Parts: sequence; structure tokens; C-alpha cells
Amino acid sequence: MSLYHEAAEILSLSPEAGGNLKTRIFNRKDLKSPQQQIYALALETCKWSAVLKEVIENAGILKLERKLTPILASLLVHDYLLAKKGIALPSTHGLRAAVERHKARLSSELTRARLRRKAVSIDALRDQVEAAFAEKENLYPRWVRVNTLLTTLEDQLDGTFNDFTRVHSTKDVISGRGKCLYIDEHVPNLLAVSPSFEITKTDAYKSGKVILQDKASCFPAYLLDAMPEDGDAIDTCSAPGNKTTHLTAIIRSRIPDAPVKQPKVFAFEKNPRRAKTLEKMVKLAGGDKITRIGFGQDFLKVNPAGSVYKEVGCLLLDPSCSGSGIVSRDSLPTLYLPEPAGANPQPPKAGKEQNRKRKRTDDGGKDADKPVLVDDDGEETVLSSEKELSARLEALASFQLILLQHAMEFPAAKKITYSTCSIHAQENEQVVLKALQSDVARRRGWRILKRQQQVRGMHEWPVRGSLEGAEGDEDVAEGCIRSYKDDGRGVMGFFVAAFTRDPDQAEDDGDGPYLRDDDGRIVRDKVGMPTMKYGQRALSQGSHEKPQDNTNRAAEDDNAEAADESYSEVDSDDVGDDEWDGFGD
Ligand SMILES: C[S@@+](CC[C@H](N)C(=O)[O-])C[C@H]1O[C@@H](n2cnc3c(N)ncnc32)[C@H](O)[C@@H]1O
Repeated sequence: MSLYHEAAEILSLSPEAGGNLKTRIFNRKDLKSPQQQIYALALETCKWSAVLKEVIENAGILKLERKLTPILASLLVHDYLLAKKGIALPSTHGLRAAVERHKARLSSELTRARLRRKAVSIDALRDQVEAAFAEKENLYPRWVRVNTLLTTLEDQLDGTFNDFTRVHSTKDVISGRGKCLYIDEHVPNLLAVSPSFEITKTDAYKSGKVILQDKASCFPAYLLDAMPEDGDAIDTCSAPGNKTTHLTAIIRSRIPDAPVKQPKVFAFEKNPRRAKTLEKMVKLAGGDKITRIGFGQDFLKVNPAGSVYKEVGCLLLDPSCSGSGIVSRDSLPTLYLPEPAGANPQPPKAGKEQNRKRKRTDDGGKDADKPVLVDDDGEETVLSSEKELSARLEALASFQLILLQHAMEFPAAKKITYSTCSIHAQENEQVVLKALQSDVARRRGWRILKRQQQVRGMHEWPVRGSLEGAEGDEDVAEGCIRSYKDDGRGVMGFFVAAFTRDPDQAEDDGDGPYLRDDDGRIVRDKVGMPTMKYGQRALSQGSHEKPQDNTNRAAEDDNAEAADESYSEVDSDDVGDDEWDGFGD
């Protein structure tokens, strides 16, 4: 199947097929054409579709060329008129000939469409098309983290962004004309740039010097505030690796240049396919010397008492969640299609989009009011009822809590951050409260890191946890950090809390909370869950169901998606058995 047929098939999928344009393409294993090429063609055709519709209808080619469907015609005419290399088919190919036979008409209709829009050149028209797309699809700036493992903020301001206008807020970035940039006031080395700027085409992006990462997704590593004296760090749930590389960059920036012992970052990822992406991201970002990846490794099976982890002082926990805070940059772009042959088109009016719009996000109201969960790969699942959502949230929260309690077991740990991209209190403040009330927190002296003790940017961030979700506990609510999509701050919905340990308050017997057999191994039940010493189950009722790995990081992991293109499955047999305590130094 040709590139054009494959792109046409993707764009024709019904809304029920779910997913955004990226996931619809990059999750497919059966495509013959390069996924990146299909994606670029489909996206650009959508952007230009209002213009292409006018050109194709006025040139009348659908009546003359019966093998062209409206979608195929839009894709081919896009490439013929606007792509540098024209139509990517041999000159003798029937589809190419069907378009090129009408060269003169198509070119003059494009000129007319341009003049109707008062654009002096094709480049001016291109700017208009990009601006219209950005206005409709991007209500958020592009968040760009400068990766200090490979570059500096100053170098990037002087290089990649040297022709950008500095503005005073993220709102100005979105509304500003041309290329605008704002240096974030909360997270160091973070920039908000104009959404229409094609950063993925820059050398800085391709070489890992800048990383696309939503502002809120930068909170956990910054809030963790790892210091050289904290020793090693763990990223418990790492792929695709944005927070791993951020954490690594912060740690690296704080190590003196003199040859002192280098802290390590252990990065676990239980999904072998995602672990491959993590590896690519870490390498591209220049973090591979410091980071040790646990491929396909379940963090719950890592033994906190293992000697390799005896110097782990900080843990970042960003587990799978419902993904309800994700911004809908993942919705499908609008596609305006020319009327098929035989229809009676209305004469187009300049600059007005009064044409037929494919309703891919509207399924006629069937599923419109149903709750949706988004998984780690961006797949959406429509749940049949609020009850089903509540059950899923409960299962997720139980799994999140057990991970957090496991993180609290590491003997030298002093700092933990817990984060989700969920807006639901069940997965957020409620997990924090339960963790604080847990046996391990009491035994080891864990408490919430209060707002006034947080690093400056996080202390100053105004949006705090829900008092209701924290059951009236003001220290917990104020200590928790939230963000909401659509509140005008230009960030995704997110939650993060930090825990700190007060060894003076600890009641530790030094032996951990889990029941162990004669060989010192944790005793597990038949589904593999650890058994608590005091007769408690490590997981609460209902959580033995495999939790759905629900986090779409499409909004924050564009670099990862690019790196993800050549995924290869790793044999899950490679995954270590039972407890796993070593990278085998
Ligand atoms: C929300 S994503 C992490 C995003 C990542 N922190 C980032 O910023 O790029 C959650 C990841 O945790 C992984 N995961 C879930 N449970 C895990 C476990 N028990 N051990 C290790 N990884 C786990 C999932 O496969 C998924 O890749």
C-alpha cells in the first residue's frame, strides 16, 4: 500500500478507533511506509485542508478522476502543490498522473485561494495556515526544558532561540506574533516557546540538548531537590524518561567537578518495550554514565535491603495513573474535505470555514458523557459508567499506595516525591494521606514536606492540594502541589507531593515490614503481592487486579515518541525473577 493509501486509511478511521493522530500511526506495526512520513503528511494535510478543499473543488478534479477519493485527493494535492519533493510516487504511477494531469488548474486555484486570503506569497500563506492551526489546536505554549547535561540556558538563548522575542508571561507566548519565549519563573532551565515553532526540527532537539516536557512534569525532579550528600537516587517508574533525565541533570549540576564519588540514578521500568525508549532517551540526553536502567524491572520486586541500594537517599515515584490531567493536544486535528464527485458544491467564501468538517471526536453523543481513561501509550478507553471509573481509580490508587510504601522502605532514603498526571483526589491527596498513616511511614518517620520547606519555585507555585481531598489536613493540602489544565497557566493537570524523613520520629525495628522466609526473601501471596509482617496485606482489597498502566504522556514526551519509532520488543523472559537487588556492579 502506498504512503497515500496508508495516510488516507488512518485519517478515515472512525472516532471509536480512539487515540490521537500520533498514537494511531506510531502504535501501528503493520504500516509499510515510515511512520514519521505518514504522520507528517497526515498532519500537514489537516493543517492545509481548508485551502486544499477550495483548490480541489474549484479545479473540479474529483469529477474527472474517479480513482481519487476526497481524502486521497487532499493528500496528493497537498504534496503536489506544497511539498518540496512533490508527490512521493513514481511519475508513471496512476495516482500521481491523476493529479499532475491537472497541473495548471491546481496551480491557478492555489493562487486564487492565496489571493482570497490576501497573502502576498506562498510563504505568507504558510504563516497564516500555521497561525490558524496554532490558534485552534494549541492553547498551551511549548514547554522546553534545557538539558543541562549537554548545554546551558545561556547557550540555548544565544543559539536555538536567538531570534525569539522575550515576553513577560506564558499568555504572551500563546498570543504573541512570530517567535516568542518566556523564561519560566518557577522551574530553572525551563522555557515556554510559541506553539507553532517547530522545535522538533532544530539541532538542539535532535541532539537532546532541549527536551519537550510540560512544566508540571518538571515539578517532581525539581521538588525532590537531590543533593550530593543524599547519595544515589531511584526513579521507580521511569519510561519514557523525562523525569529520569531531569533528575540526572539536577544531580549532575550539583556534583563538584573534582573527582568525588558520583551518585547513581537507578531507573526502573517494568514494561520492556517502554524500557527501550527509556534507554534511548537517557542516552540521547547524555545521562547514560550516571543512570543505571532496570530493563523490564518491576520496582515492587526490588529489594530495598539490597546492598546496591544502601546509599539511595532520594526516590522519585511517578507511577501509572488515570491520565485525567492530560491536555488534549492529543485530539485529532480538524480535516476539511472536498465534496465528493456528484455532490453540488457551494462556491467557497474567502477565509471562512463553512465547509463540511469531519466529526472525529463526535460520535453522535453515544460516548460523549462517559468517563475516559488514557493509558501509558495514549490509548483511550471509554468506561461504561461512573461506577466503572470509580473501581478503576480505586485499583490504581491501591497500586500507587503500595509503590509509595515500598519506596518508603529504602533504608537510607530521606526524600521521596510522589506524582501523577491525574486530577482525582483518590490517586493524589488520598494516597498521600494513606501513605502517611501507614505502618512504614510511622516506623521510619516519614512526613509530608511542608510548603515552607520546599525549593523556592515550588514553594511559590500558587496552586496547592485539595483541602477536601486531604480531609481537612491543612499541612498536607498546602504541602501538595497541583496544576489544572485549562486554568490559563498553560500547563497540564498534575499532582505532586514530597515526603521527608525524620529519623528522630522513627520507630523502626530495622527489619522492614514484610514477612520473610528462612532465606530472607519476602513471602508473597499467589498473585505475587508481598505479605506484611503484622498480618496486613501489602495491597488493599481489590487491587490484585492488574492495574491499567494509565498515563498518557503525549503532552510531555514528544522526544520520547520520536525515539520510540523503532521500538523492538524485548523478550520478557529477560526480566529478573522475584526480588531483584542488583545491577551487579
Ligand atoms: C507515568 S509513566 C512514567 C513517566 C515518566 N516518569 C516520565 O516522566 O517520563 C509510568 C511508567 O511506570 C511504569 N510502571 C508501572 N508500574 C511499574 C512498576 N511496578 N515498576 C516499574 N515500572 C512501572 C509503566 O510501565 C510506565 O512506563
